[in-house]
Amino acid sequence: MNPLIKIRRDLHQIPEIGFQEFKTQAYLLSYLKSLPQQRISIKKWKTGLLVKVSGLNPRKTIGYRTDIDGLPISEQTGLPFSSVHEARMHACGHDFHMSIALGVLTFFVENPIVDDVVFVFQPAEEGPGGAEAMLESAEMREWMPDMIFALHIAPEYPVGTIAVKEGLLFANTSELFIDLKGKGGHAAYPHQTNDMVIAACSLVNQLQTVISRNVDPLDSAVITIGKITGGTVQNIIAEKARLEGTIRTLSPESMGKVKHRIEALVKGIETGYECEAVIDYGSMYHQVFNTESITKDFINYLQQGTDVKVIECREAMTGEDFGYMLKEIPGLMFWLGVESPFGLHHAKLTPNEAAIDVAVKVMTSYISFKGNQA
Ligand SMILES: CC(=O)N[C@@H](CCC[C@H](N)C(=O)O)C(=O)O
Repeated sequence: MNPLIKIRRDLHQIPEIGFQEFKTQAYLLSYLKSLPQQRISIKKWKTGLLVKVSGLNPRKTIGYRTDIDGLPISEQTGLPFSSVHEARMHACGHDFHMSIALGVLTFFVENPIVDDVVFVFQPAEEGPGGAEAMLESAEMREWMPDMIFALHIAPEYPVGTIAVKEGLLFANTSELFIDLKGKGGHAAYPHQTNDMVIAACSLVNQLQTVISRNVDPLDSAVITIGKITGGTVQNIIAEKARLEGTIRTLSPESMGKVKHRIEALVKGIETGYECEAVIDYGSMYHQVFNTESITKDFINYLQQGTDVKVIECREAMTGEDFGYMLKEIPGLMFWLGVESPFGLHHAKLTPNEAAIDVAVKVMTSYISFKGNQA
């Protein structure tokens, strides 16, 4: 079996959520220890890693980042190498991202280029976010890349396709948690209570009016409530309810406006339903904004020097804390076609493993080009 596919399957079996990636870190370290060590230096950062592959005569440092965490999803693929961790799955392709990173890293250990290449194995991309703190860490500051690259699997594109664009690629995100507290009581005496299930249902519907009535139709935003909890049992009126969701916007300014409207609606719920409401925005990610000159150069390189199909795509409302790295370091992220019938964050996501070699070929070739360029 292709060793990178074996790595992907091993990692697929042990998904761990943000900052719990202990087995993943141990697996990565054990693979790295199996490589010739002359050019490798390794630093741990929380549950992540930074790995430098020293160049022959380094003048600059090229960065390559992969995320390493999984999601709290129960896998339903039926694959023989399904997750062995209950209610955990690599349903966003980070097992692919890591195998590709290890493939690229191994290539440069065996075929060093002039410049240094630093590999960033970053925890907690799905939440609460690892990129911003990792970027600020002394460990990363010491090996700060001059340019940085990353990819994300794209189930909707065929293998052999890369989709990318200059400028905005992924949205600004903010998590959204709203706790409602009213007065519970007997199911038969609603007039003596303030029912938080009713308040929560009303609020979920009102939140969608922020998108349809307050956001410029030519701009774009998303509010998704992915989870509602409330109440205790079928014949007790709920004293408490909690909404958990996420907000996506195409600019930081729109994020401010959307939040302002959410706060006004939540105040209205407090008055209308005589309850208390607390909003917590959880973690926020800065948009992924690809450096224009590097993206042009990358597209040009792919079109002239490789047989991959390059699509210039539109921006997406997905979020990625790699946006924080691109805010400080020039570089880009791109979509890698993996043609799965089920999409990202789905329990049946089954990306095509043939895409791993495509990505390794593209990234080793492009990084060699950049790292040998005068
Ligand atoms: C690529 C991808 O799917 N990223 C996640 C990032 C989640 C950020 C945060 N937990 C949130 O939900 O706002 C995404 O859901 O887009």
